[in-house]
Amino acid sequence: MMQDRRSNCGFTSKLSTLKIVDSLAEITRYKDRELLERSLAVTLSELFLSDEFRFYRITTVDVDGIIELRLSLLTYANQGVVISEHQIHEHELPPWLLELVTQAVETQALVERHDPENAATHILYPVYTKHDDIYGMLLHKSKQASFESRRLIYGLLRIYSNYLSLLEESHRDTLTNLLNREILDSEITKIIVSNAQYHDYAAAKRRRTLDGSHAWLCLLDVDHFKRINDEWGHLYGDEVLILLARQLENIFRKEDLLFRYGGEEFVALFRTFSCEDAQMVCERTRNTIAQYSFPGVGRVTISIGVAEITRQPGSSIVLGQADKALYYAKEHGRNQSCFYDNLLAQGLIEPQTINQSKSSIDFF
Ligand SMILES: Nc1nc2c(ncn2[C@@H]2O[C@H](COP(=O)(O)OP(=O)(O)OP(=O)(O)O)[C@@H](O)[C@H]2O)c(=O)[nH]1
Repeated sequence: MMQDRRSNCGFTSKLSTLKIVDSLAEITRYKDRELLERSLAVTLSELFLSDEFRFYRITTVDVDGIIELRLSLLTYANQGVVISEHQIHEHELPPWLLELVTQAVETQALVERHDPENAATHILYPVYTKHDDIYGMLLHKSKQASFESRRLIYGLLRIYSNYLSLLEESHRDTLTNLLNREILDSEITKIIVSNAQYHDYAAAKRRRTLDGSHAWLCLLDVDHFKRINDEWGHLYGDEVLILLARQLENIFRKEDLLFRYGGEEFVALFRTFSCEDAQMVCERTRNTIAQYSFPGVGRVTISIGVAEITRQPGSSIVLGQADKALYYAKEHGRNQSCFYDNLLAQGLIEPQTINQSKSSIDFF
C-alpha cells in the first residue's frame, strides 16, 4: 500500500531518500534569502517532476484602516525550470486562489482545492516565521498528490522556515534587533545591479521602466553620543540606541530596510518617487528624533548624510558618498540632513573617489 502511494507521487523510495538528502543540503547551502527560495522551488520541482510550484510572499498593508493581504510571487518552478520573482497585483490572481489564501490565513493550516478542468489538485501550504506569523505560501499543483508527498513538502517547508529564522537572526544586531552591516553590502549591491541592467538609467527612470522611484541610502549618526555615555554611563547610552532604533522603525515604512551600521550609526535604505520626497523623509526623521525625550537623558539629535543609489561601481562608494555628506552635516552644525549630490552640485564638497571609499568609514 505504502509502495503504491509512493509510486503515485512519482519517486521510488531509494531514489527519493537520496534526493531528499540532496535537497536538504541544497536548501541550506545559501545565505541569501532569494537564492534559498529559488533552491527550495527547484528542489521541489525536481522531487515532483510533473508538478508545479509557486512560492508567494504575503504582506499586509493598511488601506484606510482596513488590513489587506498582498501577494508577491517569489518563485515559480515547473520541471526544474525556475522563473524569478515579480510583483503581482490582486487582479492578476484567480479568485479561487485569493479564497484559498484567506482560508489558509484564517485556519493557519494547509488548504486544498480540486480543479476538475485540469484534473489536478491545488494545495496551499502556509509558511511560518519563528513567531508563528504567516510569512509566505507555497502553492503546489499536482495531478497525483499523495499523503506522503504532502508530509514531505510540509517537512521541507518546516526545515526551510527554521533555517530562514536562523539566517534572519544572524543578520540582526543583538542590541537593537535591526539588521546588521553583514547584509548591508549585499542589499546595496542588489539595487546597483538592478539599476545597471538599464543602459540608459536616466531614460529608464523617465519612462518609468524603473518604476520611477529613486533608491536612497541614509546614514544617521547620533550627535555627541560620547557625551551621553560620559555623562549617564554606557547602559543609558545603550538604551538611547535601542529607543532610537524603535523610533526609526516607526518613522520608516515596513518595506524600508534599517541597519545598525556602527556604534551610534544607523543606515536606512528606502525608495521615493522624487528627491523632494527623500528630503522630506530625512527631515521628518531628524525632527521626530529631535523632539523625542529619551527617558533619563532628554533630547538627543542626529545628523544625516544621504546618497542616491544609482549605478555606482560598488556599495563602498555609495557608503562613502553618504559618509561624506554626513561629515559635512557634522562639521556645519549637526542636527541636519545633507544630500551628497546637492553638496556636490553646490561645490561644497569634492567628489568621492574609490580610494577614499575604502578608508573613510568607521567600523565598530
Ligand atoms: N553605549 C554605547 N556606546 C557606544 C556603542 N558603540 C559605540 N559607542 C560609543 O559611541 C561614541 C561615539 O563617539 P564619537 O565617534 O566621538 O562621536 P560623537 O561623540 O557622537 O560625536 P559626533 O558624531 O561628532 O557628533 C564613543 O564614545 C563610543 O564608545 C554602544 O554599543 N553602546
